Amino acid sequence: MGKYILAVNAGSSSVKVTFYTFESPPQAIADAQVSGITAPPPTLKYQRGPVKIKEELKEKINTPQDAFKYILHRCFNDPELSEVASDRDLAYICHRVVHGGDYHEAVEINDETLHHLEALEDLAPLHNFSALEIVRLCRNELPSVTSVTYFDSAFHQTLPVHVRTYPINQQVAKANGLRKYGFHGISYSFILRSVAQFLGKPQEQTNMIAMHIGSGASMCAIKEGKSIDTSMGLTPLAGLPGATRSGDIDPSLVFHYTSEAGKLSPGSTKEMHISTAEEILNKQSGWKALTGTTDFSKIAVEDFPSEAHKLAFDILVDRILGYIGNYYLKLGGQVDALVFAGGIGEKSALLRRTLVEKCQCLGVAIDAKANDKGPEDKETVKDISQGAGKGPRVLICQTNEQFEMAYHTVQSRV
Ligand SMILES: Nc1ncnc2c1ncn2[C@@H]1O[C@H](COP(=O)(O)OP(=O)(O)O)[C@@H](O)[C@H]1O
Ligand SMILES: CC(=O)OP(=O)(O)O
Ligand SMILES: [Mg+2]
Repeated sequence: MGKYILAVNAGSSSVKVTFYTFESPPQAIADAQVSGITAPPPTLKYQRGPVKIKEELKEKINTPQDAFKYILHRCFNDPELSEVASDRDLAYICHRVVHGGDYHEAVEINDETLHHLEALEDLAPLHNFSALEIVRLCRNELPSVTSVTYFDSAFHQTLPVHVRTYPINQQVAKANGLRKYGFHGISYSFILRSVAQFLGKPQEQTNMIAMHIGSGASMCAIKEGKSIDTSMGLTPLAGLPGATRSGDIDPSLVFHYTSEAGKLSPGSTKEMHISTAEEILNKQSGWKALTGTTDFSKIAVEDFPSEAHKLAFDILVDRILGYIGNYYLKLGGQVDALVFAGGIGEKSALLRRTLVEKCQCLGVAIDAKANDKGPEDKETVKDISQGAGKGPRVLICQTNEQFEMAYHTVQSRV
């Protein structure tokens, strides 16, 4: 068995891969990301030790599987990364799978578990398909390496029944698995451990409102180390708007959108049966629909380039604020911290400042300089609160889903 762990985070538009040593805690030896799969040209970001490479790729990369194959080939053949030259150097491959249905924890892939996960694809075709394609590819091309899948939904198995139940016919709900699952749980698990450690509290005594704001955005109310509510639902479409997702809308909107909306999407394939409405609300909405860009750094700027950019920003702020109020009450005001994470939460000082100003009545305030500066590269948690107010601390947490999977892989096997 090899000595290294490969952690894979496959999204619809990017694939992030990190190689780790098998030790506690795991150390990253190389990190590669291909993005722009749906908006060519694809770009590669590759980091190995102090070396950082960014380049546009000429290869045809149309799917996350193509991107994964490209990264694997490139890393295995990099003479400067001789530690991992073939499958013989790998002990485990960890895969982030967004929808894990009723799974409470990670599973090792074998014929039976893969079959279970394939059955779930119907519930989340847009989100699980790419990850499972990569799992299948690893089984075929790297058969000696054990694959382990980690689920975004597992962290939220603690949701109280009245939170996870939709008020619809319960027989239909049970038969079809229609309930709130919640996502970004691998990230929330990383955030909980890191913030509890930072605050010097046991996880079971830590309460927070955590925000994972990236291309996909969600929030989570964590009480005594457990998820008690989260903004995504049956699928990652619910809750906050994202780069291409609408977030919450009145479900009736679908029936009024166009007469085509309910039909099978032209983009649906034999494996992926998705309706036009799902495609529109997941892939053609959010700030892309409002502004034309999926890059929030072009939206969250002091002088908004247009009214549409300002509107996209204001909508996100409004929806986040709504959940902060909601979760503050659900946590009975016992909140240790408001935690900003995800690409946008970690990088947009403007979003943090705007939100915290609107939360003054909760006793929160930020230090403008610390907020503008943001965290250093290796600073997992940064406190940007001002003074020792009575309210919750305001923290930035540089979350890392690949690390979280590698960490648990080592913990559960030593
Ligand atoms: N300085 C910044 N200000 C605002 N948004 C930023 C900044 N830097 C990056 N982002 C945004 O972060 C988002 C990506 O976040 P990330 O969590 O990596 O997303 P995902 O994992 O869902 O692909 C992009 O929309 C990107 O534009
Ligand atoms: C669950 C989800 O929305 O994932 P991502 O943010 O990676 O798109
Ligand atoms: Mg993400």
